[in-house]
Amino acid sequence: MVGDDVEFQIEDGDKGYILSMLPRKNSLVRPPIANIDQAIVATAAVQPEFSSNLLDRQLIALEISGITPIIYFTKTDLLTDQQRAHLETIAKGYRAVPYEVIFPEQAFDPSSLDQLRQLFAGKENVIMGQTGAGKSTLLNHLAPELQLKTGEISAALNRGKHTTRKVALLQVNDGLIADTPGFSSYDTLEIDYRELANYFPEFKRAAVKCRFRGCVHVNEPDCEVKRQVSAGTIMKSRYANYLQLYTDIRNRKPIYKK
Ligand SMILES: Nc1nc2c(ncn2[C@@H]2O[C@H](COP(=O)(O)OP(=O)(O)OP(=O)(O)O)[C@@H](O)[C@H]2O)c(=O)[nH]1
Ligand SMILES: [Zn+2]
Repeated sequence: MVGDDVEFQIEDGDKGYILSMLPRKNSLVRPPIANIDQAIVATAAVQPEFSSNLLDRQLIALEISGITPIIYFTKTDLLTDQQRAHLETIAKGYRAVPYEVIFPEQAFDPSSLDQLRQLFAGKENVIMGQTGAGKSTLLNHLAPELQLKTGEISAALNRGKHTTRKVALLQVNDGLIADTPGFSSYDTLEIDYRELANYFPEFKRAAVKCRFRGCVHVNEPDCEVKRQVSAGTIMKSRYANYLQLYTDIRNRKPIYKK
């Protein structure tokens, strides 16, 4: 995988043999990459339309792998005032989780780009997100020398055209960053439904006050997570996405091994 560390014996110039692969710290399936510290989740505000479900699924996949997410909203320049106010409330909710959220006043304004540069210096980073979210465009603004190819959004489908076809690790300032192909759907998570809440940091924090140990925050009485959803300190959309994923994972057909 891109990002793997190996023992390599040089024979001739840059040619040689891979002798062994060193153990992986972590890896992701989508995008396929290993040994990552941090992920920039490129999240389109519009075109394609913002999906809290897709964002939460990506965040859970990162939490499972122990990778720190940074949520970066793209295309904020295309928002109406009303849409902007709505998404800024959402951004505030994610900051309370807490996640690092960058919501540019103007697309690619210097302060948002600087904030991102500072966050990823000295680390191995990946940029991930839906096709057409603007991953390559953002990287081109961070490091214009990259000159990555970007694609128009298809007007009929209102989504990108998979301009980036493979994962590539690039040197940007003091950090490494992988540009990755976008996706149009996201797989089911390979975890037990009873563990799901552990990958919602704000649920995990609240859970110590639930009456029952092992509370999954669905039907139990005296559940602190449900209390905080009612009080508005946990986002309703996160809880709704949790319930949907919980049901999906729970109802998934078990794989019988012979
Ligand atoms: N208005 C506006 N357009 C943007 C912004 N970011 C990207 N775009 C446009 O969105 C389209 C898709 O951008 P890309 O950078 O190719 O998207 P990608 O996420 O790399 O796409 P894939 O390679 O298919 O995964 C291009 O036409 C960009 O010019 C933005 O912040 N504002
Ligand atoms: Zn609970």
